Amino acid sequence: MNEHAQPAGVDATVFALHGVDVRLGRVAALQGATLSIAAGERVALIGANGSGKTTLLRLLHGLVPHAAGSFTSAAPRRQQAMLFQRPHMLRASVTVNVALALWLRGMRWRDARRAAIPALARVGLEDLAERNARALSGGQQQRVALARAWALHPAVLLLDEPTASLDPTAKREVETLIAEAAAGRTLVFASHNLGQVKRLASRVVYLEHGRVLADLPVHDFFHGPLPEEARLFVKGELA
Ligand SMILES: Nc1ncnc2c1ncn2[C@@H]1O[C@H](COP(=O)(O)OP(=O)(O)OP(=O)(O)O)[C@@H](O)[C@H]1O
Repeated sequence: MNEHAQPAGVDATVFALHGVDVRLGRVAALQGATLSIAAGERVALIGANGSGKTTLLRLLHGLVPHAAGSFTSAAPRRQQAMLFQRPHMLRASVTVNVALALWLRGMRWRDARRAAIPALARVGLEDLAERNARALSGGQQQRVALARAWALHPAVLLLDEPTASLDPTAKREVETLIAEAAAGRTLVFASHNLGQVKRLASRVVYLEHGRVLADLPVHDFFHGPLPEEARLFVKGELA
């Protein structure tokens, strides 16, 4: 049993949303969103630009409040790691960038630096440990971000289009690392890449104008009947 597994009979729900609205200024970024995510699921969020994917991830991470409905999380932010399309790197060495995340969670600096090394090795970056993180390529920076997430041993990984700005080779490499990092964890990720969704997800949530229009196991989403809007979206993305 992994460190986050639930004993039998215990409710393994990590996130539960019921009728949730999120407003960003005048925009209804999420409207009446209802879904629940169980421990160990790999959920892909898909939908057109502006459909609410990032907002949903930010809600799960505790970065935006909800204006209506109910939202409960069994994984506080310190049990989560979130990755963005373009990772934030400090003007410091790769090791320091990873160690800082651990130090911010309360680890002593010397221990944090030590713990950064195996995390960098997991993403194949041990040779670049002393390089300035800002001088790395996009794919390398995303690997540093994954090492940073890995080092935190999060129960939940939240990824916002983590490979969107990468070339095809880096995309596949980072995707492989994501699959490894997600093992035994709960994964929620936004993606415009339907191939990636098929490879990584166990379930697909389709959003349109802040509403959940489809929420299906990955096989059913790609092979079963869909609401018309979702069907047209998938057809358009694959065209
Ligand atoms: N800071 C903000 N202030 C006001 N409105 C915002 C803000 N951020 C996002 N929005 C709006 O909220 C809605 C949902 O945006 P969100 O970023 O969640 O969509 P998304 O599905 O992640 O889009 P994309 O695929 O382009 O990343 C959009 O209409 C967007 O314009």
